[in-house]
Amino acid sequence: MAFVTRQFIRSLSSSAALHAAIKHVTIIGGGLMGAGIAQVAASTGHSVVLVDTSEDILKKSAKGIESSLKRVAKKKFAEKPEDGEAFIQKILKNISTSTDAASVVQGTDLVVEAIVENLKVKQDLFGALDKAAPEHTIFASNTSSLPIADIASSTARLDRFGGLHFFNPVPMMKLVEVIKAPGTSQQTFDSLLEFSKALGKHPVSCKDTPGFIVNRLLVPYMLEAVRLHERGHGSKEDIDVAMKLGAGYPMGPFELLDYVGLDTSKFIIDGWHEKDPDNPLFAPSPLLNKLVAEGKLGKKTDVAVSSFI
Ligand SMILES: C[C@H](O)CC(=O)SCCNC(=O)CCNC(=O)[C@H](O)C(C)(C)COP(=O)(O)OP(=O)(O)OC[C@H]1O[C@@H](n2cnc3c(N)ncnc32)[C@H](O)[C@@H]1OP(=O)(O)O
Ligand SMILES: NC(=O)c1ccc[n+]([C@@H]2O[C@H](COP(=O)([O-])OP(=O)(O)OC[C@H]3O[C@@H](n4cnc5c(N)ncnc54)[C@H](O)[C@@H]3O)[C@@H](O)[C@H]2O)c1
Repeated sequence: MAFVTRQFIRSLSSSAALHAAIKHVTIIGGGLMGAGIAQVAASTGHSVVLVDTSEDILKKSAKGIESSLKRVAKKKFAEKPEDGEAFIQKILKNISTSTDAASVVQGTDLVVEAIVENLKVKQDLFGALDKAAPEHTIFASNTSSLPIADIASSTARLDRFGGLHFFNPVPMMKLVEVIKAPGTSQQTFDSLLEFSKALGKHPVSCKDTPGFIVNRLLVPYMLEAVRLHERGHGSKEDIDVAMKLGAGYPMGPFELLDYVGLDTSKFIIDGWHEKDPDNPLFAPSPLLNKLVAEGKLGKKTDVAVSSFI
């Protein structure tokens, strides 16, 4: 009994130590998702470095974080707006930026990657970071659709590699899918669960299967809405209204496609179609392809040229 208690206490203190270990986080990619993850990590007291390919992009990310924080502060300090600015500045102090991922990962506990949804680009990034990061550093990808095991295969730290799939907009969406690939150790998986909770999120455990839970259901639904419209069976506006008022969704499928980004949605469906060409749920959409080819990516490019809304 004493042995069991000692073991129990040891396991509690070791998981507390693991949780305490994730203090410094490097987020690679300062786009829609990376900026949101950086904001939430900084808001929960983590020290964050946000990395992207240029200073201009990082400036845009910082502006996006600040305006999102203003929205949070407006609500949080509705009674005392003068405290809102101090709240924002305190959080912004936890974030620094860099264009040199290899140098900043040298002092980090966790790398969260949120770059373009492309296997080769993600593998190249992690392959390079694996050489620069310390032994204890955990790597996680925010991929929407790629197998974590395939991304991790470019590194020699399969046991310290997992998935952390956040949802857009990150400051508002409570869910994080924590993905355990075949090589992910239990210790790494537990650390990622703990980290998600430390961000104030609700984690769910996922296997390394296409789209995990949410996207496996959501992406075919959004694409089916586009196909329904392509068949002439409903206007975009009516389909959006129908799903909002008839199914209680906060956004209709076209609005949501714009919100997620048409390029990201296309990457997801094309990748699945390539692997499973006979599955009608993964069939590419001519309309989506055309809009992406025209550079109309939805909200991230410009709401005024927003493709679906
Ligand atoms: C594809 C990927 O792999 C996976 C994915 O991410 S799939 C996409 C998942 N996301 C969704 O399904 C999102 C669905 N939409 C929603 O839940 C809601 O529409 C929403 C939370 C985005 C916005 O809420 P809603 O009430 O509809 O609209 P809105 O009036 O704009 O926002 C209400 C308040 O929420 C807060 N808010 C919304 N977005 C915010 C943000 N980015 N940052 C901070 N606060 C925000 C603000 O307080 C805002 O009030 P404000 O306008 O006065 O600042
Ligand atoms: N958009 C969504 O709703 C959503 C939700 C969950 C997960 N995801 C996933 O998150 C990832 C990012 O998606 P996003 O919507 O934020 O994309 P985004 O296009 O808004 O941002 C990607 C950012 O990564 C940067 N980048 C590209 N290559 C880089 C590199 N080698 N090093 C550093 N930075 C680099 C780009 O400059 C860009 O700023 C994708 O894997 C996507 O599938 C997206």
